[in-house]
Amino acid sequence: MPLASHESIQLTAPDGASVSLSLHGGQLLSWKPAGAPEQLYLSPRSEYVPGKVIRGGVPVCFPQFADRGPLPKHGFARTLPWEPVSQEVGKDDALAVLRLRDSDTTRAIWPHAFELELSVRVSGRALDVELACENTGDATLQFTTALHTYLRVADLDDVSIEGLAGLRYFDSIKQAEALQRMDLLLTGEKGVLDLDRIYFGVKEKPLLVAENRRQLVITQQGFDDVVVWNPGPERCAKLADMPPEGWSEMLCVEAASIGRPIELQPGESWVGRQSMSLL
Ligand SMILES: O=P(O)(O)OC[C@H]1O[C@@H](O)[C@H](O)[C@@H](O)[C@@H]1O
Repeated sequence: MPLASHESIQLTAPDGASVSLSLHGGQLLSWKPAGAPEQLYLSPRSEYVPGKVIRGGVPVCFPQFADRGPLPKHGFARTLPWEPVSQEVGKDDALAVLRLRDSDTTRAIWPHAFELELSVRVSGRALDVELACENTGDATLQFTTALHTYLRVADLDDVSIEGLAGLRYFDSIKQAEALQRMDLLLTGEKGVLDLDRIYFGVKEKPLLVAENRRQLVITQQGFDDVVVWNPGPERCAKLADMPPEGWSEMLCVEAASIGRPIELQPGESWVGRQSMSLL
């Protein structure tokens, strides 16, 4: 079921670049750079139901990444309603800000006061997604987090990621650490792919995601790690909100802080940003 207009925000910059954001989950659902097609994958089987996850776009994982802790998988931010804070179209760009504060629901499972802000800025062939967290309580808080970006690809077989070579990663499928020796090529026998890796200490190193002539540069600030995830056909078949072939049309490249949780003292803030630019 598509979102009603009061539950989503559509923003178009003067140059035609546009985004669509859902208040459910504070989730970016669409990014069309100026003169270019959709860059994000959004599953046609996504459900837009309170308490459920929307499969695609840029879910916000907070305050826990995946099931690495006692909270619901990927935390609660992606299944709660966010408030719109502002929307503006400037001379060269368009910007929207959404907010999520602690509530009875969040405090019942995570006893902390916080304010999260998601700011999305679109202009030309560039997109900035910024997540800020302020500790508004009187005790120290700690969290892990990710901007779980689902990139749309035409055929995963043609995709490569440059910039990860030489980094240590945790393979969440094999539950083992390994070293990425070369650029990551997603070319391979269809049907054998099942990729779920946390690359540690990527920091601000740019990544290049290439698919034939399409080249997307991804950079991040504030986030230490990068997660690369694709469910492959077998896991995809078990995901009720994905079509069976959906795995071959998406690749998640997530800006994350997992290895070293972020700790905030009362009154302190943290900001993380993922920026994408279509060359
Ligand atoms: O199905 P979910 O809860 O949206 O999670 C999707 C995937 O998200 C990735 O970030 C994790 O590394 C995977 O382990 C996980 O399966």
